[in-house]
Amino acid sequence: MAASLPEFPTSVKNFQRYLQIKTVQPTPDYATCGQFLRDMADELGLPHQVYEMAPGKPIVVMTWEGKDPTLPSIGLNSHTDVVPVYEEFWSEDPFAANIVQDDAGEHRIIARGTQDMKIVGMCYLEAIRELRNRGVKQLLRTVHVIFVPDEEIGGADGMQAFTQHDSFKKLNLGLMLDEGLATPDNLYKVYYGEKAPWWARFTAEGNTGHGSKFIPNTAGPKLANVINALLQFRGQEEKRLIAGKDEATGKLIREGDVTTVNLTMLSGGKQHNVVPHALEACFDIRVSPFVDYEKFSAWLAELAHRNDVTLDYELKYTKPNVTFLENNPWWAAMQRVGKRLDIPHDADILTGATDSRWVRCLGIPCLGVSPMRNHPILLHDHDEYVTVNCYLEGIHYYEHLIEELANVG
Ligand SMILES: CSCC[C@H](NC(C)=O)C(=O)O
Ligand SMILES: [Zn+2]
Ligand SMILES: [Zn+2]
Repeated sequence: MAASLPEFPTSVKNFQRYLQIKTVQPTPDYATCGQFLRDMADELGLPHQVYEMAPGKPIVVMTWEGKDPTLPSIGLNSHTDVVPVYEEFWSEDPFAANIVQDDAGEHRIIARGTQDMKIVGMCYLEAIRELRNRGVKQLLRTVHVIFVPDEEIGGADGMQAFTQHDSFKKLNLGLMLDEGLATPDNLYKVYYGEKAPWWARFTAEGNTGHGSKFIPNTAGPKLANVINALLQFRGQEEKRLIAGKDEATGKLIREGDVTTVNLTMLSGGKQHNVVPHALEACFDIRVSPFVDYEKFSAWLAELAHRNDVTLDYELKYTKPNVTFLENNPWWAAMQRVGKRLDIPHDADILTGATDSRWVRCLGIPCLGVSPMRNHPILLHDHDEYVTVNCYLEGIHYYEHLIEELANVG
């Protein structure tokens, strides 16, 4: 028989309520979500604004005005949408937010979006509640809690559009916090930059004919050359990462220093015995932010040209996407909080792309952190969960972090 569960605090119940709203792509229930967030803002006594860059896709901004509202503000960003599920592979209903005790006695909240990234949005709000409950009426800087739609599908109707809007400029952000990742280690990872997603499509064309003949100049060998070259480059990058050191310079190599390449789609052809007119290969390439984009782009173009293959991009991000940490007062404030709470902080580059890219390219510093240590990385995976203790620690963390950041003079 399952052990009976204890009574959890209201903050946990609020998190469960948020998880139960099916903001799942491709048809997220943004109406219910927007109402839930407006109700939370009212409960917390935070004035709020709702913006729509596209009909039915609310951006909710809650504001805690600072003592000096002329100073650049602190943005606490999270996205409200979540990715689809393979329900048959889940041990619990992914939208019930059930709490289940594991073998170690930890209570797991199991739901889509627990890690990515409803935990973060709810921790921001519950931390502000704690701060106010403990009598903190105002911090030095204004704090904006920002909830955006559609991050999981690229953010065109969410953060990307919002950053072009006057109401975003008026937020006057000096720093934006955004998502990071869980870590299996006993630390928090802070992401100060991201790799650039380049989604490349190579199309080879050639002669057609009977599948039993030696037909010259066909699409297959041309595309094979391109695939082989890219997979060879992939192998070299993987080797550099495994070695952990640059052979020539001796410099340490970490995840953010290498470019990943994956062949993600292959298509073409009509029938087994018809040599195809065209074949297509799609690659998801994540370019290290420390690579010379122009040089790398030229190499890809030359590879295509040399093999008589056309190259086009579904996505090619080339804007700046790094927040440098040297002499960075925000990073210093985060490290102080890490020390105070005895939670080591490790800076890294994120392999995936988040909404931070739309903000960093405006010159606004962004740091990504999701307060989940000693947890497997389960974003976009089956049985995504966080433990109740992890969530409560997250609230405590932001209680300290928001205060520290918003009081940076
Ligand atoms: C470029 S839109 C897709 C965004 C997605 N972000 C994450 C964090 O997984 C990705 O990197 O594939
Ligand atoms: Zn996310
Ligand atoms: Zn995601």
